[in-house]
Amino acid sequence: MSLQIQMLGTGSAFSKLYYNTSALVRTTDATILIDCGPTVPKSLSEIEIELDQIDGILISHIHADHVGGLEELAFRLFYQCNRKRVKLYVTEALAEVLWENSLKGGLYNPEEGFHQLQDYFELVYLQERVPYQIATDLTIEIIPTLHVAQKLNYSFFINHLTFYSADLQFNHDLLIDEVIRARNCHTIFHDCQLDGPGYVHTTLAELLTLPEDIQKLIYLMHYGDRMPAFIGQTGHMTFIHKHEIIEITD
Ligand SMILES: O=c1ccn([C@@H]2O[C@@H]3COP(=O)(O)O[C@H]3[C@H]2O)c(=O)[nH]1
Ligand SMILES: [Zn+2]
Ligand SMILES: [Zn+2]
Repeated sequence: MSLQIQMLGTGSAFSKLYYNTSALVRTTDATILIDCGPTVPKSLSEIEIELDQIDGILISHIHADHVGGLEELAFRLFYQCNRKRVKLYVTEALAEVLWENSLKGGLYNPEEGFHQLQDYFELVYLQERVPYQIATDLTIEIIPTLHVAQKLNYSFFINHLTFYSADLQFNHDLLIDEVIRARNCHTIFHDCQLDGPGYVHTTLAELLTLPEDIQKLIYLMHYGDRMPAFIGQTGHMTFIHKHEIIEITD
């Protein structure tokens, strides 16, 4: 199986330079969006991807830099793309908070018959820790991870061997025991806060405590605008950049 992961943005929530962290997973017969912050529609336009080319969406959590572009996407699919309802791959619990605590404010319109998330998206419920083949060459498994206490948050295994982190507090055991030892992943896309205490994110300093052979697998994303000052200081890890494409062959 082979696929491409193309970054639509690689910046932190407050980045003014690198767009919100988001990616397109592209296989022979599917184009899946991971997260949809406010900069995603512009980034898609820059690489000439139309919204109706997207077959499905995965959402990690409901912070605005990960879902703030969904309202535009929903309205444009409805009003400009023949009412296309794109598939939204979510847990039932995340679908509930995504609507009630985020999208309902803009999308609720009873006059037009829009009462719920299903009026805009085709909901495909996934269970945590169950791999789902969602296209010919694409299997997705979502796992719960810790970002902000008591806030739903999911990271993703893509075709079993690629780990794509949500915003994530550093979790040494997850990376060593599960991502590497148990699953033998060959590629890791990881949230990275460059300086200061991480609080709800993984810091570069924490990632630098990982063994070299694991660092070599890591692409750093969700970084701040001071990124250029850290070039050469990321050990064996690599900054990934907007619109960069990583070819994954399993
Ligand atoms: O408990 C909290 C909640 C939020 N924040 C900040 O707000 C940002 C929201 O988007 P983000 O999750 O990409 O990054 C978060 C942090 O920068 C924080 O420091 N502590
Ligand atoms: Zn974020
Ligand atoms: Zn977040």
